[in-house]
Parts: sequence; C-alpha cells; structure tokens
Amino acid sequence: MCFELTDFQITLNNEALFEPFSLHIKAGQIGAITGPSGSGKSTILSDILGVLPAIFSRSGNIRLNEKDITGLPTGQRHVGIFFQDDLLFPHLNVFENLVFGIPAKLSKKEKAQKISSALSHAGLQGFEKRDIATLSGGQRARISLLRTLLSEPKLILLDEPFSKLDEELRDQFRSWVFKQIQLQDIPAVLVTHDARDIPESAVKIELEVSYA
Ligand SMILES: Nc1ncnc2c1ncn2[C@@H]1O[C@H](COP(=O)(O)OP(=O)(O)OP(=O)(O)O)[C@@H](O)[C@H]1O
Repeated sequence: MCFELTDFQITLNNEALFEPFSLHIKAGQIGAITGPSGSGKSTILSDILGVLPAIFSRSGNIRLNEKDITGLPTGQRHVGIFFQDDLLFPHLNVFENLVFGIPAKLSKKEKAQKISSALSHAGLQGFEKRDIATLSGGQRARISLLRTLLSEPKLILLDEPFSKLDEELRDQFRSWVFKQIQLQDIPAVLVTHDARDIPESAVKIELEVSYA
C-alpha cells in the first residue's frame, strides 16, 4: 500500500493556495501536512477524498497503490476520514454506530465478531450496548476512529484529530491512533497546526504560501 501526491497544487480564483509539493508515503507511515490558517490543508484532504468544491482547481496527481484516483468518485476511493467532530449518532448505541462502518457484504455474525474484536483492541470490550451519551470524550474518540478503520480504508485522512481532547487524553489517544494505523498497515495523511501531534517518523510537508 502506498499513497502519492505529485507536483500537487490547488488554485482558487487563479491564485495558487500554496507552492506545489510532492508527498510519498508507504503503508503504516504518516504524511503530516502543516501550514498557516487558510493555506489549504483541509482543502487538500477534501480533494483526496474526492469532494473538492468546484471553485477550486487542482494540478498534479493523486495516486493510491500505484493507481491514479483523481477521476474516481468518492465511493470508489476507499479513503477513510477521521476528524475532531466525531459525528457519532447520539441516538444509537456503540454497536449500531460501529456497524455503519462495516462493509455490507459481511454476515451479521461476522459483523458482530469484527466489532467485538475492534472494541477489545481499543480497551472497550463489552461496550456494544452502551449509549453514546454515556461515554467519555476519549471513549467517543476511540469509537469514532474504530468506525473509520472498520470500513477497511486503503488510506486514512486525519484532520486535526486530537485538537478537542484535553492534554493528558491527547497524548494517550495520539499514541493509540498511530499504533492502530500501523496495525492496519495503511498510509495516513495528517493535517494539524500543532507540531506535538506529528510523530518523529512522519514524512513532513509544510505548505509554502505565496502571498500576492
Ligand atoms: N467553500 C469555499 N468557498 C470559498 N473559499 C473557500 C471555501 N473553502 C475554503 N475556502 C478558502 O480556501 C482557503 C483554504 O481553506 P482551508 O480550509 O483548506 O485552509 P486550512 O489550511 O485548512 O485552514 P485552517 O488551518 O484555518 O483550518 C482559505 O482561504 C479559505 O477561505
């Protein structure tokens, strides 16, 4: 598994948001994109996901596992996203939230097994019937990432994933997330404004903004 952006640039109203860059990451590796507010970090993730708003245009290529995915609709890209607002369904329990992430082709039993094993991995064994409202912030965050991982993405995007967590939880959750990405053996693109969120081993890109 590998992910590449080549000579990548996004333009808004004929003005480039940042200088072109290339990024190459392998399975289990993190590509970390930083840059000033408004430099285009979230827009880059939207484009990788396949939902770049029409007002923007892109030059360069997006390749996942050696295949150019630029023309593919979102549903065929197999890209998972995780961000600070966890978007769990508050009226459904943990099991019902997680089952949304699982490919529909699996049987009921297989789905239940996958969920049980994922919860154990996250230190949340037996949480299937818990209401979302009864979970702590850190537990919610873990459930939310599990849901993304259960969809078996080929690439995961992390958009300011830790910014809503308090200091202590943030450290724990960050290490846990990076471990899950390695276990899943997929590449990940991380967008953050906080250097503490970037692991040593990450491939780092700092967006260069050229102000007119
Ligand atoms: N739908 C939109 N319509 C018009 N301009 C937009 C739209 N979305 C984003 N922009 C502009 O595009 C630029 C890049 O925005 P983007 O959200 O990608 O930046 P960012 O680096 O993620 O910023 P931040 O760190 O503040 O979240 C900004 O100047 C923003 O105002």
